[in-house]
Amino acid sequence: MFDNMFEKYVLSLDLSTQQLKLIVLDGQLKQKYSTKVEFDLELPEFRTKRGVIRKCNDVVVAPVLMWVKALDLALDKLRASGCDLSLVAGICGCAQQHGSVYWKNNASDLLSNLDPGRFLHADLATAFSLMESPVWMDSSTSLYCRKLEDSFGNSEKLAQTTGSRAYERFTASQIAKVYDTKPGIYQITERISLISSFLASIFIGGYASIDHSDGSGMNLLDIKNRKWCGEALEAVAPGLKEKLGEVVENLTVLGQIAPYFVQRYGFNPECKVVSFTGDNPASLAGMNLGAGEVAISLGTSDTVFLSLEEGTGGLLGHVLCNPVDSSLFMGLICFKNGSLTRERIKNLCVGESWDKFNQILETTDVGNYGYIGLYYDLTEITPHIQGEYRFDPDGNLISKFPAPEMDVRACIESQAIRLRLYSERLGYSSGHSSSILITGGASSNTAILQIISNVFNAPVYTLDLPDSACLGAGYMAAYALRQSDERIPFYDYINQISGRKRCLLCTPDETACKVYMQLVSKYRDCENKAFGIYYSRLTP
Ligand SMILES: Nc1ncnc2c1ncn2[C@@H]1O[C@H](COP(=O)(O)OP(=O)(O)O)[C@@H](O)[C@H]1O
Ligand SMILES: O=C(CO)[C@@H](O)[C@H](O)COP(=O)(O)O
Repeated sequence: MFDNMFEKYVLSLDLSTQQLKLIVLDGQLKQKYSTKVEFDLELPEFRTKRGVIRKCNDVVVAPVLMWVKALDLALDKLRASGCDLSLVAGICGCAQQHGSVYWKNNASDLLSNLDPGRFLHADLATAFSLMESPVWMDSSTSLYCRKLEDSFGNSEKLAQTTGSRAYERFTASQIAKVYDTKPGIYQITERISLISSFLASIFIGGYASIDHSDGSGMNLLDIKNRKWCGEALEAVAPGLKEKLGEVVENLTVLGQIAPYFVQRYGFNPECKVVSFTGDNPASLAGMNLGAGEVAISLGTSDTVFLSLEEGTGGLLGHVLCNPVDSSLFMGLICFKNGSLTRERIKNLCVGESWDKFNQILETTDVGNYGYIGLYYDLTEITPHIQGEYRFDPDGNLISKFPAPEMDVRACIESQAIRLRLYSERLGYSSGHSSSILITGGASSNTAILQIISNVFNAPVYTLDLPDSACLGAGYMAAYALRQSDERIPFYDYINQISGRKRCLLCTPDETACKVYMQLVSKYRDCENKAFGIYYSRLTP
């Protein structure tokens, strides 16, 4: 047991798409403090919309200095809330996956000489060779995906090695695009971080290594030997290995916190920084998924993930290195059109109120009279198409539904069915032991969760604490700093200390389940039709 943990805290961070969240957990891993910085509202000078800047041709970026400034703000808020940061024994964090940060030559000197009399954003204003980082919502790199797959012979071989076929949002193709279109930037870049390791770098005052789990979401890491794949590195850009640095095992203590934080915020100089990771791996760490269970994150992205015994990448979804057990893997599939699409349909049909949105869900018929709607505001990851597609009960494409509010139910039902369809392809099977652990901003909406429960024919639970990603990062810090000698498994250790509880939110309605059983195959047909329509419109 981490016996002196009971006087000490851990600090965890989640740098997600729309905000930076910080929580402080006590020795029993109970939340003592929390704060957050919402990028659009609190840092309007960066002019982001939901934390990103969308440009033409599927380019989506985020200002790296916005993230730095958010950290300045969040730490000041945390200190102002009365948190004694000298009690923080360890720090771990997570961040939106796949995005990349480009440190300019000699930025390591800036990192190691941060001035406690100045804001981080002032000290690091000239640290970056690329001021707008590509993020996971970008899908402008299809050309580089094809090149990467061709270098392996085909997409299957790339998937078998790196856990995924080439994906537009994955870091390999993003770096390849920078090297190809901005060679001067690549030339003056001495380090390339993921967003998670970029955040860790600031806390250690030097370049932090990329961890195995977030690193396996890049198309660059061999997920079996957990080393950079030379073939992939060479296919992307010259000298890339030097710019990435070595990878590090998850749950590794990277070092002590930089003096900047001791002098400016009163952190304990003995405070340890533990390797950061991706938000979805951290979420998995935050939830102790049992056999037959699947986690769903309803955040900016809708993401399904589960723990896997075997790790063989395929053409659908992703296999990542497991963040808390190096003998296991993690299956994941992500949908870009999640919360922001739900918000758009809400605003279009009922305005700002989620209550009105939910009222429609609760007063309209299960199955929407057989009408199906597919809403791909952004070019979707799977399937790789964009646009809106509505189908009547006979599967014919129509331009609108008989009643506009039918879009509300159609959006939620199609998103829920998509989650189930693809979860099953990841290895989930709905049966008597199946259940869903839900997280993410939309997990507070029980009207949406009831539809998910009915589509999956499974109960929906949540953790007794919000923000599973932030929570998981805190658990990772506590585990990495445990004083116990025995190799106690991660979840046993966490359960021992925290006595975590789950809250049952919804149970499936038998009648509704039967309706959705009929709709799953119909949804699949409509998705295939939408795919055909999209590409027929592309060809002259
Ligand atoms: N009551 C609600 N019903 C549905 N969605 C909600 C509700 N409250 C918040 N959300 C959604 O949660 C999203 C933010 O989720 P969150 O997981 O915090 O985002 P991220 O981690 O991707 O930055 C918002 O875009 C919002 O649409
Ligand atoms: O691309 C993925 C996972 O592959 C996304 O899940 C990002 O990691 C963003 O996460 P959220 O901001 O939606 O939590």
